[in-house]
Parts: sequence; structure tokens; C-alpha cells
Amino acid sequence: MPGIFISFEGPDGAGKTTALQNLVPLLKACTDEELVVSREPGGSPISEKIRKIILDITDDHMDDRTEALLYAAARRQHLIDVILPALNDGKIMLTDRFVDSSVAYQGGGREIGMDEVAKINDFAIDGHLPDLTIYFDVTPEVGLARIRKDHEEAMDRLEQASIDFHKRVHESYLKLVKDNPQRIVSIDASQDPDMVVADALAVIQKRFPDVFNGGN
Ligand SMILES: Nc1ncnc2c1ncn2[C@@H]1O[C@H](COP(=O)(O)OP(=O)(O)OP(=O)(O)O)[C@@H](O)[C@H]1O
Ligand SMILES: Cc1cn([C@H]2C[C@H](O)[C@@H](COP(=O)(O)O)O2)c(=O)[nH]c1=O
Repeated sequence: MPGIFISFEGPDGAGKTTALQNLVPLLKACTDEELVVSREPGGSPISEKIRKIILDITDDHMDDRTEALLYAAARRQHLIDVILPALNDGKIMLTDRFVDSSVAYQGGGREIGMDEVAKINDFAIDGHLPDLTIYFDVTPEVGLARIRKDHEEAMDRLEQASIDFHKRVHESYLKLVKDNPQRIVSIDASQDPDMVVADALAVIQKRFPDVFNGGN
């Protein structure tokens, strides 16, 4: 059986990482298949090195297109080192962010253009889109307030961008959801953490009923 590829997307502070941590044991309990959990930018040794460069707050003069290309390069290596091997082994691949992040943040947020950024990423991903993307919807105000409460002193270069940037990212995600109804399912990430996890689990079980139907 070919594996299943699921990505988790959303603005900064949407709660993807927290939800994934709580979702994984629940998913393991209802499937016999092996799960691989990863993140972008990063997920493999080379991609984690690129992550450090991209998010470094001292890289304050990084060109927007350089930033877009670095995210795409990190993604390519993550795909080759982690995602494709997992899928070829029939595993369930869960990644915290994938190509939609670039389209929303660099395409919309940095105003390079969503189509333009999708095009450079076509070269990186070579047709390998997720089978399902769960989009965690929160307003930038709510997401950034969570981040400030959590780690204001250590906010990275992207988190420190202006509120207008984060509003454009949010609007771009909403456009992606509207334009990709077959692949992207939106959940309300402003709810309590338990409700968010329950919604994400329900979306996955509904989309893959034969895989997440009991397990063990
Ligand atoms: N549903 C929620 N309600 C309130 N606070 C939450 C919720 N989910 C997560 N948080 C808190 O918000 C902060 C950011 O959460 P988390 O790191 O999971 O978000 P994220 O989507 O992974 O963000 P980023 O992509 O910016 O890393 C953390 O302090 C976390 O405890
Ligand atoms: C993959 C990807 C990410 N970003 C942004 C989104 C976040 O602000 C950071 C990553 O940090 P996280 O805490 O691991 O979510 O990078 C982006 O702008 N473009 C991308 O392709």
C-alpha cells in the first residue's frame, strides 16, 4: 500500500505543533500503520541547517526571493530524505507545514505572488502534494498573542514580521482553502486545545476510514 501524506498548516500560533503532539497517540491507537512526524522548514539534517539561516533574527536584510528559494530548497531535501522514503514504505507521513506555507507566507505575506511562489515550489516538490491538508484557522491577532505569551523574548524572524504581513498570510491561507476544497479542510483553531485535536482526528478518520478504524 502506498503511504498517506498529511500536512498541517496555519498562521503562526495556530496551535499545530501542540495539536500534533496530542493527536499522534490518538492516531496510533486507531491504526496499525507506522506514523512518521516531521516539520518544515527542517525535518532532515540539511533542511534543519537551512531552517537556522532562514529564521535567524540577525539575517534582517534577507531578500524576499532568497527567503522563498531557501524554504523551497529545505523542502526539496526534506521530501527526498524523509517524506518520499516514508510514503514508499507505506507509512503515514504527518508534517507540520509544507508547500502551502510558502504560498501563503512568501507568496501572500511577502507579496511575491501566490502563483509565482507555487511555480518555484513545483520544481521542488515535483508533483508530490499532500493527500490531505488540515488548515488551523486563527486570526493573526489571536495567533501572535499566543506566541507573545509563550516566547516573546525568542520570537524568530518571521514571527517578528509586521501585523500587516501576518494579515496577508492569513488572507492567503483562506484563498488556498477556497481554491483547494478537495485537499484542504479548515478547522477552527481558536477553540480549546482538546476540541481542536478532536476536530483534526475526525477529519482524518472521515477521509481515511479504512486506515484509522481501530488498530492494534
Ligand atoms: N487551542 C489553543 N488555545 C490556546 N492556546 C493554544 C492553543 N493551541 C496552542 N496554544 C498555545 O499557543 C502557543 C503556540 O502554539 P503552537 O506552538 O502549537 O503553534 P504553532 O501553530 O505550531 O505555531 P508556529 O507555527 O508559529 O510554531 C503555545 O504557547 C501553545 O501552548
Ligand atoms: C515552511 C514555511 C514556513 N514559513 C514560516 C512560518 C513560521 O513563521 C516559520 C517556521 O516556524 P515554525 O515555528 O516551525 O512554524 O517559517 C514560511 O514563511 N514559509 C514556509 O515555506
